[in-house]
Parts: sequence; structure tokens; C-alpha cells
Amino acid sequence: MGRALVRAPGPRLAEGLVTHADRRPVDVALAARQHAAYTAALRSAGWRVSSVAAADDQPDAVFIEDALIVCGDLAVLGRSGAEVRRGELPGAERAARDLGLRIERIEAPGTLDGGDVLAVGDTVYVGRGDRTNEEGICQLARLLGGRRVVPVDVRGCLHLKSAMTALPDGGLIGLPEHVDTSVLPCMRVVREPAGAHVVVLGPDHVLMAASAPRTAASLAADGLRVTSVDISEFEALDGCVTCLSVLVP
Ligand SMILES: CN(C)C(=N)NCCC[C@H](N)C(=O)O
Repeated sequence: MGRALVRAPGPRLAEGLVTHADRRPVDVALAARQHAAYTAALRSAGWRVSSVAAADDQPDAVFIEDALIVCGDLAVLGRSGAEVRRGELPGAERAARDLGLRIERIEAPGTLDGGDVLAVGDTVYVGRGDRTNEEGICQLARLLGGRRVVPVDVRGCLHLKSAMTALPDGGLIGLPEHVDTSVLPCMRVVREPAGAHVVVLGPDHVLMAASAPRTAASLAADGLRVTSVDISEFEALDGCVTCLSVLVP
């Protein structure tokens, strides 16, 4: 496998943004244990885990997916629609440079969070919503050159990948009520919110949250190896399993 970039939760995690979840106290010590188990699952699947420098003043810095979109040898630094998250970029940029990736960035007035970017084969679906605007999508499309970029309107959830991700065979899985399905191929519909969140660890291996047991059982019944991790303290902050890492094949 390749490299997985992760950033440990900082001391201000409990101050992270909450838009759709019901805000509740976050147990920072439990979050640290959950994050360690998450990174151990990546390692067990053969990914070499690299830590991005801490950004202790940035409550949401653990959600590293939003800061960095990696496509081939290119790393695009996001520009969050949430202004308070724009301070997370320096460490993410250094980590991308350390991997020898070419660096580009989204510029004002474009906004883009990596949680809105789902690459499936030669197609890149980009959620258009609170965190990612049309200008950000157009800038990404120019940076990605020949890849097919499909904007997907997102509603009632934080990011595109809150509503849908892809399985190892490239099939989409998710909650169609949150996206404009008219621009999408067919989608495997799930009923558990976290059932839409799949990290592909290998050709027949996926990582999911422990809060989607029925979806995990269904995917296992189809022959996939499913590793489940408890990420309750990150779900309390509208996070999911894709947010906590950037995979560089
Ligand atoms: C796919 N998702 C949801 C993500 N990539 N990011 C989660 C960010 C959560 C953070 N509290 C915030 O509200 O920004």
C-alpha cells in the first residue's frame, strides 16, 4: 500500500465546529485513543502512516482530509468555506512537500474542503455546498487537467463524503437524499448515516465506523473484509472515517 497522512487530535478538539450533529461534550482523551486505534487499523492494512505536524491552536486540524486533496503527484491545498479552519494549512503543506508532491492551492474567492472531493477512477465528484463553491470547483478542475470533474449539489449534511463514498470496485454507496443524484451513476443506498462512509484500504478491504454495523455486515456478506473502528468523539463533531486521513497510494 502507500502512505497515509494523519494528524493527531489537539487539546482544543472539543471546540471543533458542529453544524449537523447535536453538540455534546467531547472526551479528548477518548478521542486520542480512538485516533490511535484508527491509525493502527491503517498500519495493519499495510499503509505507512505519517504524522502531519500538530496545529494545537486549530480545533478541527485532526480532520486532515479537508486541508489536502492528493491526486497522483499533485497535492492541492484546500481553502475552507469555514474561515476559522484556514489556519490548518501550513503543516499540511509541509507534509505534502515531504512526500515530494507538487503543491497547488485553491485561491480566493474559491473555497474547497477535501471532504467534498471523491475520486472514483477517472472521475472526480466534488460536492457544492457550504464549504465548497463553484469557483473552488472550477479551480480544482483546472488543476486536475484531464480528469472528469462532476459538481454534485449537497444538502442537509456537511460534505459530499458525509453523504456518499465509493467501494473498492468503484460503486457508489450512500444516502441519496443528501445529493443531486441526477448527475450520478447508480448508488448503493444505505440507511445508517455512517454506512455512507467507506475508506478503501485495499482491493477487498474497507474501513468503516462502528456506528454502521448493518452496513458493515452487508458488505462483509458480499465478500469484503470490513474493519470497524469506534470514532464516536469525531462523529460528535460531524466527522467520519474519511476525514481522519489522506491516503497517498
Ligand atoms: C467528510 N467530512 C465530514 C470531512 N471531511 N470533514 C469533517 C469536518 C468536521 C469539522 N468539525 C468541521 O465542521 O469542519
